[in-house]
Amino acid sequence: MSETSAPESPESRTQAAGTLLETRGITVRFGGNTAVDDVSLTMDEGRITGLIGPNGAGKTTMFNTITGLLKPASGRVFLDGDDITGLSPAKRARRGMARTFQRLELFLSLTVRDNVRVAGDILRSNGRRRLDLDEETDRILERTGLTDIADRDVSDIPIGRARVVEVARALMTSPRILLLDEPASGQTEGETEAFAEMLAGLAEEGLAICLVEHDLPLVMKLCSTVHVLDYGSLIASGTPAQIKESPEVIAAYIGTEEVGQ
Ligand SMILES: Nc1ncnc2c1ncn2[C@@H]1O[C@H](COP(=O)(O)OP(=O)(O)OP(=O)(O)O)[C@@H](O)[C@H]1O
Repeated sequence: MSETSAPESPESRTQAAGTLLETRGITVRFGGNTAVDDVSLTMDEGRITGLIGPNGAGKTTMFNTITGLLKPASGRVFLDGDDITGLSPAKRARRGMARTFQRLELFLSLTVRDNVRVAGDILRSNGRRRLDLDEETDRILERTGLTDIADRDVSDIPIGRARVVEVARALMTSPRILLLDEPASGQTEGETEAFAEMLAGLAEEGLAICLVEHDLPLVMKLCSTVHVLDYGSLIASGTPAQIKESPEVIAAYIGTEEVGQ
């Protein structure tokens, strides 16, 4: 991301204008364990929002609740102002929600291209029946820098690039919000740099991105807002600069030596 950015187009101004996703008072329990405790947070169009916290803080549980894989004990999820708490993951996907998984969920014996192409079915079932899937797949492969390995089996490529394949597959559904669960894990430094540039570009085009990531320098560089979970509770929300200074956040990360970087 460059320091001096070009003037915003009218489109990007309106796209960046507001809250797209909101959670209100989300609580999730597993038996007697409260994994997420009364968490309210927002994610904006055209912005990258970070969701961080030590291991077991509740980040993936929040993702699973937002995407509909888990039902909260209490609380609501809103997309574009609509209460979607009762909707299935498939219906949320049709409304523009896409995600990647911490443990890769790719078809290992299929090529990169076919892994991306399969997601086009969601688009087709979403009223875009005449979409040319081959053309759209090629466009997404190009956009995500995967064209050079498009014909290789996923089992045959490095994990860092397989993570990008997951993002490409999510983009194939033409999402409005993209939730990424530790997408940089396993990437080389060079891969993470290219990845960061791609995410910044996607946000500039209007996409809302939520980033769960243990690579804190990456989070601090990309995100306009960062939410911090600790033992299931939201302990801080703010700009990266505010988060780095927060005594609660520093205390939560003591021993990990990560947050000050
Ligand atoms: N399916 C489950 N059944 C029981 N407990 C669970 C389940 N999933 C998560 N938990 C517990 O909920 C808490 C939050 O876990 P979660 O995976 O959401 O944390 P996280 O912040 O994503 O952690 P990490 O950074 O290690 O991925 C933990 O105490 C975890 O053990």
